[in-house]
Amino acid sequence: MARRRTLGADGGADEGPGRGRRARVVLVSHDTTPALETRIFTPDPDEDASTTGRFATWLNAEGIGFHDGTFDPEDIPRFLEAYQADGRVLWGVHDDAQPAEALGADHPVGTYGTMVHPLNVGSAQIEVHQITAVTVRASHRRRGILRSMMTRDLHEAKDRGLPVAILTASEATIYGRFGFGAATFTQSIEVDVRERFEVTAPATGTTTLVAREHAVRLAGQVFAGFQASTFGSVGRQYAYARRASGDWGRERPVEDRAVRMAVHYDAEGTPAGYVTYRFAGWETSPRTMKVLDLVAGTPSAYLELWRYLGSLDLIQVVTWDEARRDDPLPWALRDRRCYAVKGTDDVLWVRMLDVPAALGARSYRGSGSIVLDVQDDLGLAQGTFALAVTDGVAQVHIVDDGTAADVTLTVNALGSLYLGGVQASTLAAAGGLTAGAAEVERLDVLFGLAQEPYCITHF
Ligand SMILES: CC(=O)SCCNC(=O)CCNC(=O)[C@H](O)C(C)(C)COP(=O)(O)OP(=O)(O)OC[C@H]1O[C@@H](n2cnc3c(N)ncnc32)[C@H](O)[C@@H]1OP(=O)(O)O
Repeated sequence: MARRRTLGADGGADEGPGRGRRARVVLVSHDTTPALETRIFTPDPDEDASTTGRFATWLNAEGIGFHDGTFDPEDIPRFLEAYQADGRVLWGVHDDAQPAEALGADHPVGTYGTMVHPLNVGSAQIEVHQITAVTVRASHRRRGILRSMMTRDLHEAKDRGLPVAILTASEATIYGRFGFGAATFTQSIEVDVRERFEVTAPATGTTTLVAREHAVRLAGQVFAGFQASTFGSVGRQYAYARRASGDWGRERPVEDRAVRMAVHYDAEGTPAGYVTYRFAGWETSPRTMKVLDLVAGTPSAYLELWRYLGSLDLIQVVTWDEARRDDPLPWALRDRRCYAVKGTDDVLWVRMLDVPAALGARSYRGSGSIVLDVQDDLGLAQGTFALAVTDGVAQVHIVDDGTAADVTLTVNALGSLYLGGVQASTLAAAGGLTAGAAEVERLDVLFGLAQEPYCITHF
């Protein structure tokens, strides 16, 4: 769940294609206080989609945490279909000892959800454990309900062989204590598209509006190319392409007719990027077009989509919340002062579960060896690990012979370092990593990327 309700960010009933456990799972435990019961389920193929079923009550309980209204009964089957496709595992903490007038014990007082999608770590895409939909009702907060669910879940995810857990955070203060580190970032931009806006690169291919009936398929197809080529990107959920294309609206899974989609076809006629956008309204000044989703599989597709946005008449500024921090756009403009950064956001938070598996899957730059001593209060990633990289390919083994480490770092620092979104030297300056200058420089080289990691999937 992200703090802002971007595409696919959830809270309520967002998003898509999952591959988590599909078996019927009903676990019951009494692990917080005697009055509380944790129930875990994966929606069945024939799950009850009525308002009194466990799925609807879970969904509405999650909505309470994010200040949503109760979901429309007609929408529940569509959300259920999306959650089934995602293979989501849904946790609810139930309190049977509430006053008679309180929302019934069927409505959990705490929610938690997980699913599995691929994370691009360079030469490979690894399946990672995603955590979402974390809520605890105001009446039950700060009694350890979140801590109980998360510590149990992280241990079980590690036991299932998932090397890394990821989430997007509503508040930056919550997840550090559970070993997560901020790992990828985006920036909000505002681009002045009046007369002085001009993309200087030579024009190529064609960019045009597409009909709604093709939009969901094209969004999925273009994103698949982006996912395969973008370090740090996470596979998207079922509902994402629907929301991106306007097939589903922001609040309800019904068509949003205000959303338009333009696709860029490259010189060979292949769809290489798309942008979806919505007009902010005539009363907004300056007149603003808001980009909802922009996915470009190639650098030229990216610039062509901006050339298209700059050609929209009657529009003065285009806004977008998901630009790269190392965005090439200002470097491609005749007047770079058309481009203004309005803010920076963290997107992915990464938590190591299995250090050898996670580090061993990632691509690196060059060659070199280093021994890491990882400090982890939850014990999941605690230990000393030798990383040996040859031409970008790593071998990692646990050190148990007393060999001294070159670097001591917190599990949070390793999570932040993992995708290369921050340099080791920056973490050393901030106190999360301790090493000699030569070792810090070696980490900077090995973990460095030509481009920043980039994730535009919220969950
Ligand atoms: C991945 C996602 O889904 S992000 C979305 C997170 N959810 C929200 O923002 C919805 C609104 N907030 C909530 O529902 C709740 O306040 C939650 C889920 C954030 C916390 O649930 P709780 O059951 O109250 O947390 P719990 O009692 O287990 O606290 C665990 C620790 O986190 C701390 N903590 C909990 N929430 C916060 C917070 N918002 N800010 C800072 N610290 C927090 C507690 O102080 C406690 O610290 P400690 O163990 O070091 O003493």
